[in-house]
Amino acid sequence: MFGKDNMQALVADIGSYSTKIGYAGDDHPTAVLSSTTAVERRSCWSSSSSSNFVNGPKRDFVAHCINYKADNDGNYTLVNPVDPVTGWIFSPPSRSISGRNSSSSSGSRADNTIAAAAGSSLSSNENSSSSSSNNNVDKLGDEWESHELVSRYLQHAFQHSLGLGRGNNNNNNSNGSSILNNSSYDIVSHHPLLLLDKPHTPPALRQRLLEILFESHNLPAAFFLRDAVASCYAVGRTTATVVDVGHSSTMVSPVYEGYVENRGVLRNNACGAKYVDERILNMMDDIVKKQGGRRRKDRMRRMNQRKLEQRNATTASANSNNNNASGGGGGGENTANSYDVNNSSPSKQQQQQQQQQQQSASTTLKRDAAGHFIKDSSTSTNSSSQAAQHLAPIPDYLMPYYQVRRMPTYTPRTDPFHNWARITLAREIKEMGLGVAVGPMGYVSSTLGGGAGTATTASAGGAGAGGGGTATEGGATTAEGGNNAIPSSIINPASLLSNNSNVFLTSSKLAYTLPDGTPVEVSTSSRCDVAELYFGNNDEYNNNFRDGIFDETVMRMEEYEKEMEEFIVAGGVDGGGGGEGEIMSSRMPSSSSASGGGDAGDAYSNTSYRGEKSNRHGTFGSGGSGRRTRMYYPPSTISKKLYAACLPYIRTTPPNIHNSEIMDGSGGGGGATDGSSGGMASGILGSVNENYFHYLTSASPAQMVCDAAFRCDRDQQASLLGNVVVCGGGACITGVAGVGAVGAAGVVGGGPLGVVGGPVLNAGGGAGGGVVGGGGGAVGVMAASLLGDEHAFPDRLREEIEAIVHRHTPGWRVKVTSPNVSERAICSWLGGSILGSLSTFQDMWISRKDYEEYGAAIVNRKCP
Ligand SMILES: Nc1ncnc2c1ncn2[C@@H]1O[C@H](COP(=O)(O)OP(=O)(O)OP(=O)(O)O)[C@@H](O)[C@H]1O
Repeated sequence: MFGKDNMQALVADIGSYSTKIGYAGDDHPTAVLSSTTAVERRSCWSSSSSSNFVNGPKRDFVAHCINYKADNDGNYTLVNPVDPVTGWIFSPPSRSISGRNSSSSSGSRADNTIAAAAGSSLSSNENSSSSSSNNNVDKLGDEWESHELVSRYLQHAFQHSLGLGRGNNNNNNSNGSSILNNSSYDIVSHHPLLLLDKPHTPPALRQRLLEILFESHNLPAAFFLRDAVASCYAVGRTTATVVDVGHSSTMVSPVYEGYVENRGVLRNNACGAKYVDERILNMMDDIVKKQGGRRRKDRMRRMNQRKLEQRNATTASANSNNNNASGGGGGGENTANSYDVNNSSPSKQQQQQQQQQQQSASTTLKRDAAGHFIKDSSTSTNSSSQAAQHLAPIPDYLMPYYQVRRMPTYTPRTDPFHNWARITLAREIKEMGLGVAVGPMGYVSSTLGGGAGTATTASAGGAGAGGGGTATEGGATTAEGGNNAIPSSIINPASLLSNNSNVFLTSSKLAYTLPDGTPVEVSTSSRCDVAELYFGNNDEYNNNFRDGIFDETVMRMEEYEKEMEEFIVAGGVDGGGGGEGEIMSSRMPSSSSASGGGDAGDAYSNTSYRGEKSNRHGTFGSGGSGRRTRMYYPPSTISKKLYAACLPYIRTTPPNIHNSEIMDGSGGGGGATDGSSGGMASGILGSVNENYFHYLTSASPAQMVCDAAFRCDRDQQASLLGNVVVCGGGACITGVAGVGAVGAAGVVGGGPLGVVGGPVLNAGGGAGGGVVGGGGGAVGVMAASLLGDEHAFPDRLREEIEAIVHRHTPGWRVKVTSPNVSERAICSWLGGSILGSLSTFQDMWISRKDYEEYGAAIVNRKCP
């Protein structure tokens, strides 16, 4: 069943959110690790260092999740091996162009500060440097260059998650040496590795990754598989348009007969699940704010009340003892009599107070018309201990800010832990299935934006564009306002007519309780607003949001490019005609020679990073004019050169400008989608235009699918649109059954579960029938809200794609498939698992012998 010599392959999928790893042939990865982890900051490093880590990673995960604020926690910084802008397993160079100084400052760095920390429980073994040297001066920034991070993640997974190599590794790490270089680390010789990578990963980067696998992990064989192809395999196809809704982006890749069509690959950084997290947080914040939260003075009053309660209870028990004593052996009745007889006024008062306190303590909070919390004794509970718990003060140090800072201003707490707590809460809400909902085409924004008759189309079967939502800042902002919040200026009479019958606006609100006990009620429309990030084709808010993120992404790419320009200038001066200059010229401007068209069609097929790596710790350019003697080749410089080598792959020739105006004339036609035809030297200084980053887009996923298919050949388009595969964790959000379901429930009048359970979209009968259509309707609405419909996402996507495609070619068949929710997030891993378990896999992989014979460039030939 397994490969050569019964070697069971390992399959690894490194994502920006999680790393999945396991054995080929299994139906689930053995381990799913968080890709974000914390590393200890090396404060003693000199400021001249160029490592990303020294200055704190600028493009880390949390900064992208929390309002783009830098996030660090004293000695620790969060890192991620996947660059969120490009999606590559790679970190672009640091903004500080000081690589040339690295070697001189390196000696002062203390190795004992390298220890990795926290996150995915990196062991002490992993804290070691990857260098084989046992002193602490030559590790430098190696450890936290992003590709080294990959190495560490893999090592951690091999060793701790898969349990490989245990018992054989007697490296106590006390001297900082690495197990990566320990030849007795026995996992490596037994398991080939199948690594999943993104369809737009440039060849230069793949070469570097392959080099890491063989050099650092001593693997017997390796294979790179595009994750889109793997997703196709997972659903039993070789041709499909794969929509991968990931954490940092949505990628659409057309796969035709097992090969990715590069020209159709699209990436939208705005449609990542992390932005859903943000939206959920915004929604919750707004709701809590609108509800008024619990004011600090309320809490103080409750605390005082509790103190009074305790004091009174103590006094009451003392009195009771006295009464018992005075009653002698008269029993309970006598006691009561004596109490009455004595009629002691303090005791009576006590009793009344006690009753009052009990009553007040057992009250629960309700909101008044203005949304503020009020006490309502009608819903009292009997348990005073429960009430006491309810009134317990909230620990300020643990809760996200909206749970602790209940001031009207709601000053956000920015410390990392709170940020993290907030993200975690949002993610829980999202992944629970009840937090975010995908509505059908009849979706109506909670703000009832001026979409053209969206509510009407809902009941009519979704013929129109979905989503009214010209929502103001955050569809959720005015989410709870319901009909009252609609500005009269944007009311569309058509939608207003059907408001009363639209499930999104009229269904019951779902009650949540935040960790501190604050009740929050979220309407269906607010929940759906959140998911409209993926679908809001025609509404201004979502379009603007996606455009904003697109601009930001382009801006970041330009920043990268600027860094590269500076580096090239600096490197040219520095390198002169010497060693570094030679290496640079072989990596960067030489790409223009691609016009010659090597047999692999790859500008970098003749440039292996093996040679470079072997030079890193050696002396080169030891003499001669213009040469510098360097004992160490700074990793940051390698990072920059690698990035420079990758740049052509993210560029394209604008269709309306002649090549020679931008390129140096060496570039091939305008395609340049694989980067092989782009000139580097002059291209890097070229002006930016909308086609500059050919795979980046701000379109919605449905539009991306159409664009991707239409970028391919005409005879491919039908099969690409007829086979759309949805995968990725972001696509796991569940939906509510739509208007049709509610209508049906209303009609059936009592059979709620069966009707509502299925994805009854556009089933008609929505208008009037459902929402409050008798008891059955009401139950139906409630059940619809509570039951997650796991096919809502692919169904909604199909509706959206059809709405676009049928505008031009009515009747064109669009089919969207997706694995079950339990397999959707690991879909690409599953495909890798299937391929890795085939007996033919051994003919595909790159063996160590191949690598040694042909160099790392072989990856671009053997792994298309
Ligand atoms: N059941 C679920 N419901 C909603 N969201 C989910 C669910 N399960 C996972 N997610 C979300 O999916 C995202 C992770 O998806 P996935 O594992 O595909 O990302 P990734 O592959 O690591 O990222 P990328 O593809 O961007 O590199 C996370 O934001 C997670 O919260």
